[in-house]
Amino acid sequence: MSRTVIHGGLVVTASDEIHADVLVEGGRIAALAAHGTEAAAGWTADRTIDATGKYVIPGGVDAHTHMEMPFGGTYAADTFETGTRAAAWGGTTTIVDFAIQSVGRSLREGLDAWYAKADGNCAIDYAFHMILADVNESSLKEMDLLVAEGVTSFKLFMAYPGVFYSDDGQILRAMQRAESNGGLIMMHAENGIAIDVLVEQALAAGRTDPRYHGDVRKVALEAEATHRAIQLARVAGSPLYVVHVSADEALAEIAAARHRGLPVFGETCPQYLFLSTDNLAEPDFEGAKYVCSTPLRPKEHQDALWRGLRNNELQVVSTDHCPFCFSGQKEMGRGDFSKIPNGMPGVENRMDLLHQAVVDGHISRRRWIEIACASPARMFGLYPKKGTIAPGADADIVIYDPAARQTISAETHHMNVDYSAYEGRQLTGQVETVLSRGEVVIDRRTYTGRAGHGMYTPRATCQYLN
Ligand SMILES: NC(=O)NCCC(=O)O
Ligand SMILES: [Zn+2]
Ligand SMILES: [Zn+2]
Repeated sequence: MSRTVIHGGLVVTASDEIHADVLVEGGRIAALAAHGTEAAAGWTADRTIDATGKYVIPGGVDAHTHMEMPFGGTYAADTFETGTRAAAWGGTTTIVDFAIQSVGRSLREGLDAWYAKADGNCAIDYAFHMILADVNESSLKEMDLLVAEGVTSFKLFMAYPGVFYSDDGQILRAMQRAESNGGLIMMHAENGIAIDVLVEQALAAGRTDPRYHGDVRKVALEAEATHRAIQLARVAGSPLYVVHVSADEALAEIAAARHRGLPVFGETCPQYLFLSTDNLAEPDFEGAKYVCSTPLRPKEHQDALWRGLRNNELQVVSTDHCPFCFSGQKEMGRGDFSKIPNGMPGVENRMDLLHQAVVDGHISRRRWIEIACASPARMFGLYPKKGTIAPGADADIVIYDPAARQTISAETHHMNVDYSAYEGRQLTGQVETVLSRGEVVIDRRTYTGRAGHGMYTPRATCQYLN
């Protein structure tokens, strides 16, 4: 069994910061020992990685990605191969992607299609949530089988009528099923029926630019849907995880529910923390690059989201990585913002942007690791295999240089998309080396991984509930 020692670094987890050496045996972490101790001095290794002056952190867990997702009349531009390689470059070593049920088809068929897309192509480990697009008696029964198989979370949509939308009755039934089988309902909380009315009215009035995407998807309609989802979950007695929270009023609904002791959780994404409606309003159709749902909000919302992350009203930062090229894909919506495919790239940038948030004083170092690694792993039943550095955990480890300087650019990123939402942004901190189950996949900023190294990882149920 090969042995690697990572020495001299500061090991940062969600709970601790310790100057320790880390022994990796095979694909697992075997031991930690304080620098210079007899224990560490006695370790022999095939490979030694010098982490002096660096952080040694768990690999990131991105619990919300859409590789090669069919959406908006096209496909998300990153395949499992390109997207997971880009994730590795950015210090993420596990993704949880969304398998999709087609209307009229079974969950089984959708899930098998996603297993096939990912199999043999991933650079890092991966798991699946299931999108329920057709809640009926048979798909409800199938939910139990999926939970038993390790697909323990289900996304429902209150948005996108005619595509993924579920009505309140379907939502309630799915929540009741989750209450009995231990699954976690993830909710896209926007009132899609009302939004569609506003879209039609905006287009009829000649308001066709990308910025109107943000205009029609009103804060009140995110907050209303969030409130409704919480009440339905309360009636069903099920836990609820609200995805891509962007608005202060929606966050307030989650905070109020948690204050009442309800098992309600929230996720936000870097785009809501670092970008705003100013980006959506960029001229010459450039705003299309920032079209996603829920939409970007006015800057004022960012303060509330940071506060929510600090005080645990929000538990997770995922990317909702769903990239569409500007050329040929986003351009499908010139003259009609409703035809711009919804989604943004970001799987490569999340760990760095959140480290910048540490530098800027929004969150602590340990909270960085908690919201980006430990908490998503716990939320989706992957902890402590993923999300921490501890004996027995998978050796998914990032050597992070907190002093390196970088400028984000599409010229240098590894995502298969022709623009960066963060073009020109200067950051302090950069991923240096990445291990995935003990194998070095990024070696001092050279890719050494391979498609097919990444393994499918079945999941337990949400670990915040037991
Ligand atoms: N978020 C987004 O705009 N696209 C991906 C699908 C979703 O998460 O709703
Ligand atoms: Zn969504
Ligand atoms: Zn999404």
